[in-house]
Amino acid sequence: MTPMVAAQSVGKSFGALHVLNGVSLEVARGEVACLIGPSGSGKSTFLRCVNHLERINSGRLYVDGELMGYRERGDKLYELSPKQAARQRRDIGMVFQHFNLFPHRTALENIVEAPILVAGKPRAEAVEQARDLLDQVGLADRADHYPSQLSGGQQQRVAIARALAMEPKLMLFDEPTSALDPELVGDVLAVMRRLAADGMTMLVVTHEMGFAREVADQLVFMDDGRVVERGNPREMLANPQHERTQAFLAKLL
Ligand SMILES: Nc1ncnc2c1ncn2[C@@H]1O[C@H](COP(=O)(O)OP(=O)(O)OP(=O)(O)O)[C@@H](O)[C@H]1O
Repeated sequence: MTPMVAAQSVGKSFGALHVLNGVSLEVARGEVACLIGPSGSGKSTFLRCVNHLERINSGRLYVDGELMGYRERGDKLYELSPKQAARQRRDIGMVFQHFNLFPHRTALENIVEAPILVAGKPRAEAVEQARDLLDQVGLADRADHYPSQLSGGQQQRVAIARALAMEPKLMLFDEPTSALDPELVGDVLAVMRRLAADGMTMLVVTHEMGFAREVADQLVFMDDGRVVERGNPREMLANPQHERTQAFLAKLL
């Protein structure tokens, strides 16, 4: 079956800085993959390439069998129009470290915005769906609260609900709990666990090794813009094969 994400020797530079040096990995449908690695190893950049927020310089990146951002003809690539690229991105939800909610809109209004304006959903339907999503993330009673009235963890759960409102086939999480007070991390991870159990395909950059061990189907260790090692999280954490993975995990655990 076509993998949900297939990266083939993906390269990305910012000027002279080579951030991704040939990243290859696959995430199967329904799989949860956790991406770990030292600061600056290119994890966030890779996620941003997956949904084409960044343009790759070499290699190929497919989501659900579609080349992201380009059309392939023979061995030549032609860039998609902004409208075509936006259409591809609609199927991919992204959750950032800093939740970036609209500050002057309530939780509910944050969630219904894209379904109404981007997907053209009737308002009543979007509101009903948003209430359902708020219920799923444990915030049914916070629909009319503004972001400033919510804790960081609650804001992040609204951000997850907002991404889910577009009915994505893939969810990308970029250190979703790193900006949270420790006591709020568990609630966000619980929502992510439930999503995983429901079969959502997820690519998660995280330092939460407990989550990676228990929830991930695949652990990917990146260093220096490359995938150094990937595999079953329990096996990899217990017995990392590569020296650089060993050194990284020794510092972390
Ligand atoms: N838009 C940009 N322009 C220039 N350099 C960038 C840009 N985005 C990222 N970089 C650089 O790319 C490198 C990799 O950054 P990236 O954020 O992908 O790493 P990371 O592994 O996610 O690190 P962290 O764990 O600290 O978030 C860093 O040196 C960063 O400064």
